[in-house]
Amino acid sequence: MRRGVRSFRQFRYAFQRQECNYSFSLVKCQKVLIDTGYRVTDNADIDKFSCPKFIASRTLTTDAARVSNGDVNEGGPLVEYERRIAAGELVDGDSCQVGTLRELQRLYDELVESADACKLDRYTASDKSGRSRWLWSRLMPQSSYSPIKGLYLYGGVGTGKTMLMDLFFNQLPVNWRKTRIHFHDFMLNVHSRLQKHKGVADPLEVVAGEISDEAILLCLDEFMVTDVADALILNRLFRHLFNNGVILVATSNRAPDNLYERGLQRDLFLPFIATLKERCVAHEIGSAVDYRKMTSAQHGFYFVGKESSSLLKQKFQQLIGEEKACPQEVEVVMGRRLQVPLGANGCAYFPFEELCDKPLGAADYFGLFNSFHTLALEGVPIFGLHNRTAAYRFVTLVDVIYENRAILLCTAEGSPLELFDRILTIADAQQMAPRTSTRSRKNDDSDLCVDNELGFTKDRTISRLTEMNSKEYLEQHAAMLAEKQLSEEASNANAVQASVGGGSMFI
Ligand SMILES: Nc1ncnc2c1ncn2[C@@H]1O[C@H](COP(=O)(O)OP(=O)(O)OP(=O)(O)O)[C@@H](O)[C@H]1O
Repeated sequence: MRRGVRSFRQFRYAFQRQECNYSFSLVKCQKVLIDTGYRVTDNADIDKFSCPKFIASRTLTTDAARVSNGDVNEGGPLVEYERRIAAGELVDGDSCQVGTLRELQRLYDELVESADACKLDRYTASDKSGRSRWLWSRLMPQSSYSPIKGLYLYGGVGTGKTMLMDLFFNQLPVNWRKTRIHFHDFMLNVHSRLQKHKGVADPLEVVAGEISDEAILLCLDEFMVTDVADALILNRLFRHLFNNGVILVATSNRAPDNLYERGLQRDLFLPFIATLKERCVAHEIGSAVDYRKMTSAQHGFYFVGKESSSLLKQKFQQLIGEEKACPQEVEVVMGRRLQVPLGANGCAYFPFEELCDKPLGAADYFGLFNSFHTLALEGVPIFGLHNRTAAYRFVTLVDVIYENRAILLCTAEGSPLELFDRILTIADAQQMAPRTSTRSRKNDDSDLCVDNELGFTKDRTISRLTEMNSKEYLEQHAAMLAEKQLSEEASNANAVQASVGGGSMFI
């Protein structure tokens, strides 16, 4: 039986821990109320909960906050998928999506069934911190593998892996120890925690302890390993995580056996693949449908040709309105800062070389989109052997933009497809060999780049660049901006309230 929260104090705790970024968005508030088991009888309840003054005033007593058992999302991801199709929010997916949903439903049922054994409930779980857990494990070594296997979903671009994983994740109670995070973001977080525990004998074990204290169910979007530093720690990190009972759900474009293919020191990475296969069911979505291609009409944010630079500048000017663009600086991680050549009104302007031809990475890009919601990027080149590293950075940049539902305006030397025309997987290159003579006329063969990792990920980038110009994506961007603004207004109101009241907002 799933538990609802037992008191208003717990509700606020759940709210604070789970939804702090969105504390006062009505939609999120309603979701927290429902997920934590409050019976919402009256819209006024929601208004009360979502009002910062109310939260601060502590007038609601525990008795007044009705608690139910909270078995709301009865049915799980399959039922929710059908509901969304019936509501016209999704198109009736191919059989491969339904097959994948069955796997997610299996996991959902097992998790609900074994929630107590897996210590999923935040309130019944151990309160040992990462470091004390580590000390404890020195004294009492023990392994507590979860009885439940996770799920590693892989397959082609735009086939709905992320959408399905999110649907599954959102069906699970909010008071569970669960996290959904992009893989890049997760690894950045791991590295910054490692930095913090530098002097400890086995910092990875402490970091794994901290992560598993926060989340037993770990959902990682776009699992992909391109960095040798990540490759070398993943096996030990995940051994510790699995040892602490963590259940992994991941999406990826690569089958487990193809992860970090041809990477440096790959032999040291191979044990991770074995661990992953042992602790997760690997399921290939098997669909060839790219749902991004179903999005509606293109909007004019992607300009082809060098002469379009003036169009880009015009568009940028329109977006910043009356504000004057000037050089800015944003904080990235661990005190690092990124110089923004021009920025105003949430929009940043970069020449391609400044962002993708310098030693920058996912951390810098995440930092940038903490402060900006729109990027104007001038001069994206055709990629090939000569600028392979820049191509990797551009792929990462597009992933971060997409993850943040930000807007990309750019000028480029070709359409998204043409940009990556010279990047090939080994299989592409083999198929192409007999046709070399015709191809060489069209492309400069000396610039062909045979790189399996890039050859696979380019499809995702092309698909995303296309979707990022669609009406649906722009609507999602607008909704995200509105939600962020609401949440900022609410936390400003909170700050004022706190300074007036002089007390803590949450017990
Ligand atoms: N059945 C569906 N009906 C409508 N839209 C869908 C459906 N399935 C997926 N989509 C939409 O298609 C787009 C791509 O889906 P999603 O990002 O989940 O694919 P993916 O497999 O994770 O892609 P990638 O490998 O590039 O990350 C999203 O906007 C998603 O909402």
